Amino acid sequence: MKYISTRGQADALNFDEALLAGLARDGGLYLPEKWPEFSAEEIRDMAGKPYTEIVFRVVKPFIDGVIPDKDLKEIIEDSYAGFRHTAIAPLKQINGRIWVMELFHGPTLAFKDFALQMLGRLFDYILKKRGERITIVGATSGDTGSAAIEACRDRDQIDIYILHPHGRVSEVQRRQMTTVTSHNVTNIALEGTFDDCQDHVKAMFNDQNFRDTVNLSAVNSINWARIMSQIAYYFAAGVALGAPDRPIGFSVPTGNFGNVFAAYAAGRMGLPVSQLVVGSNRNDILTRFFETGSMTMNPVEPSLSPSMDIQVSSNFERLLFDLLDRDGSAVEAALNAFREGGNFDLEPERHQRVLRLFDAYRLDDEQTLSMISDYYVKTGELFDPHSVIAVAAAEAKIRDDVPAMVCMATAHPAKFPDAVCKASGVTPELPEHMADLFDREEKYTVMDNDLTKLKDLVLSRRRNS
Ligand SMILES: Cc1ncc(COP(=O)(O)O)c(C=O)c1O
Ligand SMILES: N[C@@H](CCOP(=O)(O)O)C(=O)O
Repeated sequence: MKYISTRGQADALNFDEALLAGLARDGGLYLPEKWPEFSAEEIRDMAGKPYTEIVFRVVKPFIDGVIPDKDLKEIIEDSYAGFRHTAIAPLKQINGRIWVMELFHGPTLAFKDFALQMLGRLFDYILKKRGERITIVGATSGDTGSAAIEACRDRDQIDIYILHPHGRVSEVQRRQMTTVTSHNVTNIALEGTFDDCQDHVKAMFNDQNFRDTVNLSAVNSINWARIMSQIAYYFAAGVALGAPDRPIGFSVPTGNFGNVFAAYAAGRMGLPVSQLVVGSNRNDILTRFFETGSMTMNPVEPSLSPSMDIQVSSNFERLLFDLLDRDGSAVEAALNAFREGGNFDLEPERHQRVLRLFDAYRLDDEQTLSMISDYYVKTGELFDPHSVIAVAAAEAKIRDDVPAMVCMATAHPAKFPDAVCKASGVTPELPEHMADLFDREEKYTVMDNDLTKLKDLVLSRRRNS
């Protein structure tokens, strides 16, 4: 299996090379050159298997022998051993055709753990084999940061820098990152938005000299291995609800488009995915895109679902690559138009094509609070402000011919206690391993929104290490 760039100009890489490269050298994102496909029989045979076995079957074709099966199985078992629920990703029916898949039972209470627990171990395995070290600079709107730190802390081959937008993540999210004092972890609160953080990360990758000097790698979902690991839970949900003999829809609270892209990938691999609902908050660029075919940038506004306060969704590029018939120069032209003029339009025929699968829905803060409250009263389920957007979007948009829709519950309500308490009157408790989070000492650097200063910091730490 080779990985190719969405911009069409970078060399095709093997799995281990794509894992370490993160962003392609032409600024694009890696994708498998061909989607591996499972037959109906192979999908049927996943039903009833342990979660880790489903992960193994889903990721094996992507890894394509780079890691021997025995070692890969060990990596997978180890990655999910610390999850607090025996099912790892439990499914709950909340009404006739709607289910919720809880993706927040990992160590940092968000769906990011599914991919990052694997990613940390994959880095470790490949780096030891190659005798290399890497520097990771990651951007977070709240959840990737702690999951990446948890996965990479104390690893000898990795130095990790995490940028979060200063004052724009919840206090629990910030403390989950800034109370980790491992020698290889640096937290930076940037005076800017998540989009600024993500732009700086991409700019560091696009500075070939800097990238090579520090041996830069990525924990964000620009890294293909992140998406690969997330595809597994869509298969797990699908087969639990009757796939391949019954079509399935998914409703996904969306920011950087990585999670919903993993659902799309599952569809390309043979899972009968018949509808994908993209949920957004008031930062609704994606919802507006699906409604109109036009992607138009607005300023980012803080919301009650801060992890989705994003306007430039990096993984949208992967979908665009398929929509533009895998033409790298067309992708580049569209994205340049968007970055330079704040807008690009999809041709009507392609827009209609995308609407065969995708729908989108937005909730503002007031609706988010009222939905958390409604579901709590009606069902006893306490949703966080991101997950509730998926559930409300599913209820609003499920098509008549979709027999089962699974909403991705992406974070534990205790990560957002203020919003959840305001909506429901209940303050959700942090699990035991985080009970003293507010007593732990924090360590982070507040920094201007300045790429040069950031690069200097990374370079100076490297020289001092
Ligand atoms: C809790 C939560 N829900 C939803 C999202 C959006 O997911 P994605 O960026 O994969 O679209 C994020 C951030 O990624 C998140 O942290
Ligand atoms: N919502 C994310 C933003 C980064 O997304 P990623 O999936 O590309 O890592 C976060 O919580 O940090």
